[in-house]
Amino acid sequence: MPEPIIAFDAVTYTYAGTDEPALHEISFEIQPGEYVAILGLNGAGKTTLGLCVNGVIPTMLGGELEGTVTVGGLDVSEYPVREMSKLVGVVFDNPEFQMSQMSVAEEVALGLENAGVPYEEMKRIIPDTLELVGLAGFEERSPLGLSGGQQQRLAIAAVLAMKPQILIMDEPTSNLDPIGKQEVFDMAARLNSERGMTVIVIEHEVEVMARYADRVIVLDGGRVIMNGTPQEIFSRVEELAALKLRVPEAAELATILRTEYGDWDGPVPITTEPAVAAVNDLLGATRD
Ligand SMILES: Nc1ncnc2c1ncn2[C@@H]1O[C@H](COP(=O)(O)OP(=O)(O)OP(=O)(O)O)[C@@H](O)[C@H]1O
Repeated sequence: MPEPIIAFDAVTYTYAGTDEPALHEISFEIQPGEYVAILGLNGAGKTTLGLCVNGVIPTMLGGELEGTVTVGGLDVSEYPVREMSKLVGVVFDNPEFQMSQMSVAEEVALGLENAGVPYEEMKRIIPDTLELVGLAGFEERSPLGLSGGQQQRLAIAAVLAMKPQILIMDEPTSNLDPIGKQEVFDMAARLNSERGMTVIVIEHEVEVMARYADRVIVLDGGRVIMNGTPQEIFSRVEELAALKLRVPEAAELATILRTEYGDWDGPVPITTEPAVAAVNDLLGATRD
């Protein structure tokens, strides 16, 4: 087993000016190259957890952090966020572009300039990064003229230009139409499978997570209450429903069919293809 790229060890965090911790006794590890989905209701602590990984907590936000968060072997409380941003890129739901008169290339250049990357190197990194997110040739365009999905991919390019090993996406598609959502998730899956990037997605789109994630971590009230493969987690349909969390429709359908028609061999389907196969089996059994 390689060294984990992210390790939370008994982390309890309380925001400055509040009494109740937003995270309680959180421990888990993420291996390099894993694609991890974080699920939970509003206020469960998902964003707070993400901010611990890039060191904004505690370095910028203060508050009280107990336990340790180790990222790439570094204790996040001991390094400035600027340093951590070389390791961890974070993208939020609503990309905000710095200045309306800037071009796509200038948006990507901004972080590189701040990091003191030489101009000659920037000229190479910018087109490479735009290529990576499917925006090759968009250098001179205005970000404001792009579709929602393209804007979000540009925001991702801006963090990828720093060559982080970890990409955190906090509800990256909540403002996108279905095509934009698909573009962003396809791209994240490619970065993960082809480049071996560690991807953490905070997301309510359970169908997508059932398809792409290696692991699902469920937060409730600031605690990790489930941590397993999508198959393990999304099979727990009743428990997730009791927590008011969505489950993939395939798993929901399978649960209803099981109640109506009794059990079948094999695991609960969590994506469409195995659900269709299970329904076919049932229909076959009914016809016989
Ligand atoms: N800057 C802050 N100061 C004080 N409390 C905060 C701050 N940010 C979040 N909290 C509190 O911490 C808890 C966890 O919030 P967090 O935003 O991490 O949850 P979340 O799961 O990301 O929710 P959402 O899905 O709504 O984004 C909530 O009780 C929230 O009110």
